This record gives sequence, C-alpha cells and structure tokens, in this order.
Amino acid sequence: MESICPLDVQFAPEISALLQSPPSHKAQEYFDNLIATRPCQGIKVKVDGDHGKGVYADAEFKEGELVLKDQMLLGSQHSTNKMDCFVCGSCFRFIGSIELQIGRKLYFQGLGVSSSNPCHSDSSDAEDDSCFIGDANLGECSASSSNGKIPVSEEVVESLMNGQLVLPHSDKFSLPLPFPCSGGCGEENYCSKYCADIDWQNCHSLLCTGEKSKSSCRRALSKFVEHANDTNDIFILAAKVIAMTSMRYKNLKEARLKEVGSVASNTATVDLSLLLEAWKPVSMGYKRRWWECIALPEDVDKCDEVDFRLQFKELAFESLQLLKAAIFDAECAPLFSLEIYGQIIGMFELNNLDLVVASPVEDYFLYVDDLPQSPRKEVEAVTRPILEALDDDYPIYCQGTAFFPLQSCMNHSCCPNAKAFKRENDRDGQATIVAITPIRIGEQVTISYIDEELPYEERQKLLADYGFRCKCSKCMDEKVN
Ligand SMILES: C[S@@+](CC[C@H](N)C(=O)[O-])C[C@H]1O[C@@H](n2cnc3c(N)ncnc32)[C@H](O)[C@@H]1O
Repeated sequence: MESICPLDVQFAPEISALLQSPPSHKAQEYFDNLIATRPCQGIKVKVDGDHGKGVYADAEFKEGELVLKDQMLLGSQHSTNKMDCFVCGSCFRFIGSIELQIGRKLYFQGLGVSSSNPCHSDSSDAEDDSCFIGDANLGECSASSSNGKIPVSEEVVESLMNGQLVLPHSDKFSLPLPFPCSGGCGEENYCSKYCADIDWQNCHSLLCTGEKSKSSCRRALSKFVEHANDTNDIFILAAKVIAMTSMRYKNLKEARLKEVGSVASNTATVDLSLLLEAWKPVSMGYKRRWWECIALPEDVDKCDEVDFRLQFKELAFESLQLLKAAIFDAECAPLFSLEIYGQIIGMFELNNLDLVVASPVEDYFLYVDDLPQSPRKEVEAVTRPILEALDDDYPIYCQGTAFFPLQSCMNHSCCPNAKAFKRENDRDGQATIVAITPIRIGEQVTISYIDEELPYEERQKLLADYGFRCKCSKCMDEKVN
C-alpha cells in the first residue's frame, strides 16, 4: 500500500506556496543580481521565454570563448568516487598531494572497494542516465581493466599516504593541504578554512556526523547516509537542500529578531514568509516530482509503469523518514514533506550538470611521460610500479552532481551554440560553459542535454525524460526527411 506522508496533508497550503513559481519580476531581479556576482557578465536570463526561463547573450561571443562560469548552489561527490579522488567538500578541488591521491586509491583498491573505472558511475547513475545535462567534457574516458594490475606492497601504499615516499617532480603538482571538518566527522575535508567554514554554515553543521554536529540524532544521520549510499546518492544532495534552507531560515529569523531587539526562541510554528525567503534560491529551479519524471526504462512494460513509479516514491519516503529522524525542525516542517522532497530530487534530475574535475594524478603521469628520455628512465624506475598497480585507473576524475543556478536556466538544442567544457585551468567544481559557435547579441545560449549526434528518434526518446520534444532546426530538418 502507498505510504502517506502526514506532513503533505498538514502543511498543504505552505507546500503549495513553496512550489509556486516566483513572480516574473522577482525571478528577474534574482537572476540579474546573480549575474552581477559572476565573473561573466555577457549573458542575461529571460524569465518568460518560449520554454520558460532561458539564457541569452548580452554580448558577442567568439567560438571557444567562455560564456559562463557558474558557482554551484550545492553539489556532492558520488560516494564511490570518494575512494578514488580526495577533494575539498566545498569547492571540489583536489587536496593533499599526488602521493596521497595515489596512496588512498591503492589502499581502497587493495580493500576491493575502489570504483576502478574512470568512467565509473555509481548505482544512482546506472539506474537512470537522464541526470546529466551537457556532460562537462574532459575528453574520452579510457576503459579500465582490473586484470592488468600488479599490486605494490602495503609498505609502499602506506609511505605514499603518510608522505614518506615522495615521487620525483610531484612538487610541480602541489595541492592544498587537507583541512578536516571542524565538527569531527572525519568524513569531509576541505582545501582551506574558508571552504570549511562556508560548508559548515551552509549545510554541513546539520549533516555532520561528528560530535559538534547540530543534528538531533547522529545515529539517524549515519543511517540516512548509509541508505543513500546503498540506493541513490541524490538523496544526499536533497538533504543538503533541506539543511541549507533550514540554516537560512534560522539566520534570517535571528537577523529579523535582532532588528526588533528580541531573542530567538524555538517555536513549533512555521513563519511562512521567512521560509519562502530561505527557500528562494531553490524556488528558482525548474521542478517536477522525481518519481514522475524518471524515464521508464525500456525493460519495464508500460502496464507496470504505476508500480515502477510507486517504487521510487516509496524509496524517497524511506530516505525522508531517516532524514527526518536526524534533522527535523518543526519551524521548517513543510520542507520535510514527501511532496517537497520529491520535487527537490526531481529538480536535480532535470537541471543537474555532472560535476567533473580533472585529476592532477593524470597530469603528473603525463608530465613524466613527456620528460626527455634520460631523466624519464630514472623517474620511471620509481613511477612504473605505481602506474602498473593503478593500471588504467589513474586518470579518474572527481565526479558528482551539482546544481548551478545560472547554467540550469539554459535550454536545450540539438544544434547547440555552447557546451560545458573544463579548460586546462578549471580545477574546481564550478560549471564552465564555452561557446562552440559564434554567438550574437540577443541570441539564446543553448547546450545539449543529450548526445546530439544520436539519430532523431533516439534524441527525442532521451529528451522525453525532460518532458519535451525538441523542435530545433536540426530536429525540424530530420523530422521532414
Ligand atoms: C534545465 S531546465 C531549463 C530552464 C527552464 N526552461 C526553466 O524555465 O527553468 C530544463 C527544462 O526546460 C525546458 N526546455 C529546455 N529546453 C527546451 C526545448 N528545447 N524545448 C522545450 N522545452 C525545453 C524543459 O521543460 C526542460 O525540462
């Protein structure tokens, strides 16, 4: 029988207010302000175009020119990728050292838990390939074979991890020292105190499993994380949205009380105007219920569709119960309704750009490979056994999912004029969108949500996951022919 979430009923009016599209002028003001904070000012968001919001050029762009560098609202690294890439939990820059990156990877590989594939996607991605928009292209991924690996000793792995073994020339690829989470969870590390503080204030203080956590039940939190890791790590991102909104609510409330000279006290009453303000950045994202927008896989019969969708709804409900046990806040109760949870996850499915950061370990081995022959031989005497232990697994990128407020306003075209592309110096989790054709002032900036080289019908099938059929010039041509 279908589970009913009591909060859906109890807070129906508040939920409906949260899910209402913001008025055009408010949305326009929000995006104008956001663009003013970004380094790229040559674009404009129009909030009431043919397909809802869209991004338009406000300046000419040449082919190859950067159109947008967008700071994520929230993002998370795939859980399995955490074993391969040690990155900052806030900006997703690689941290530690080349040796630590390699040592950790070999350690987890030894335990048999590494994802062992540069193109690896975890269970959450495997079950639904619709969650990438404009794959942040880092070139071809090479296939991995675990068979060819020749392990190095545990001592070597340990000395890589503890810094006793220093690889030749690795100083040319120095990385920021890891800054551990101050809450004591031991799970999150950062590239700086700045990033640690930002994440703590943004959402991590509620989601930290360490002793300084603000969660009401750390055990429940661990269970929630475990459930997400076992099922779909998009739940972690949804939890971050709820935690971020709760934190914003608390801060706004405190600021408002300060203004009138009162002291904050916990009440069980929802202040809807404060909640709407706290929710504002999320309110701007295009949303649908997760279980309704998931693509029906080819092997699921149309007559089983209702059951298929119900399974996802139940899974979300299960996850939400665990999250509620860990961070429920009566003043923000509507955020813990299944309707809101489903819409947040749906927003990720429809808007997310893959979070991809290139690995400095790959750069290091490429550098060694490019050395002149005689020094290379000497260096390779040290690096070859390590490379053989990693086999094809060394160029693993940091991979995850993130929501980018401006990039997520970009509409699709099968003949796009821009794409997500990480350039040589783009070494963190920000989205970079570059022009792939010249773009004129006033022209819409479009990206492709899918592989635009696929045949017409296949493209339409994939785009059905986003709820539309494409009518771009390429589709119109191919439809006729
Ligand atoms: C990532 S959002 C893009 C921004 C969106 N237009 C909005 O108003 O927020 C993706 C959604 O935009 C709409 N969309 C994007 N490209 C489209 C297109 N070429 N034709 C029709 N709808 C499109 C679809 O509803 C899609 O699910």
